[in-house]
Amino acid sequence: MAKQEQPGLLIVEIGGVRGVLEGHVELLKKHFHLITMKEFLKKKERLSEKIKSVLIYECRPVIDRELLQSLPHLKVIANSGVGVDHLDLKLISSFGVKVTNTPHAVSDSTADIGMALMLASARRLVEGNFLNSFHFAADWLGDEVTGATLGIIGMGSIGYKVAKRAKAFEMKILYHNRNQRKEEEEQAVGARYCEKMEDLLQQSDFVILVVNLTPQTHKLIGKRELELMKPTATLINISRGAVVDHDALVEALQNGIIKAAALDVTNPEPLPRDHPLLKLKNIIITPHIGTATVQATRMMTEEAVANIQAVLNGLPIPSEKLSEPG
Ligand SMILES: O=C(O)C(=O)CO
Repeated sequence: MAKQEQPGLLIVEIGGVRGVLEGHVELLKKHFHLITMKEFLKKKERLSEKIKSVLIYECRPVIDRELLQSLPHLKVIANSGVGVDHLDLKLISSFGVKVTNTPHAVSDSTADIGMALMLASARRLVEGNFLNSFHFAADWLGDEVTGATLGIIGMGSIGYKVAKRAKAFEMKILYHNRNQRKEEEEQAVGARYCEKMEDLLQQSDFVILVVNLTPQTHKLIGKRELELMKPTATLINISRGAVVDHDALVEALQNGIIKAAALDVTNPEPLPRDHPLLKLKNIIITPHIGTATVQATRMMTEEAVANIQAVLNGLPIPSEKLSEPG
């Protein structure tokens, strides 16, 4: 197929294609004529007819009515990443446009970050980094992850991968899902279902958040929930910052309501420099790097391409995100 005839793919990414990882541009160019947001805005009249798909590349842009109205032939918005909380699914579907994401590509790398945060926090790795001298164990006591109880809130594909890793650490695994009990996963990793999230919070040494951000999970963890946790427990968040009430978390960490927190996500990202969370010692905050591996980013691009091609060719879509009814 001549390049000019390839469907136009609008790349929405901070920095245009320069921000897309090296090697991925070539992969995308094999299938699509790439158009950056900057180019699009300059030659909107001419380009808008050509664009059939949009690829959102590791950023949180607003896809609004105006953009949707300017793309009459748009068929699909492919999100590279699993969370689509930055997209208005109802608005997009009202334009007859499909939304896809990449749940398979991200699950291992994000589960790894969850385990890394748990281990780093439990064994005080960040505090100890570069303190390359002999210290008495008594000054550096941490907690063992092995044998501890892990509470997973959100047993989706990432939550399950966390559970598999936790099993290898001989952890006791509890989980809570709002809608669905996962009996197969329970058996595979020996996890126990807590119908009430409160029970999980009260019993866990580590609580890890792996839910999607929705109106129901916004500030799911607030003052009350933190107060239910053990004073020796650690909260780990690899989902979205807004799932945790940050004011309540500051208070809980300052007053020994919980022992520590380890966050890969905050609200907003980044936090303002003077945010009280950044001043605490019993917290680790990483810059939303759940999917930042060579392998995951490559797979995200491949999964997004497969999704777009399925939509354009009228085939079953590997990972479609439907808007909730109502
Ligand atoms: O996959 C996602 O939703 C992410 O958070 C990517 O970092």
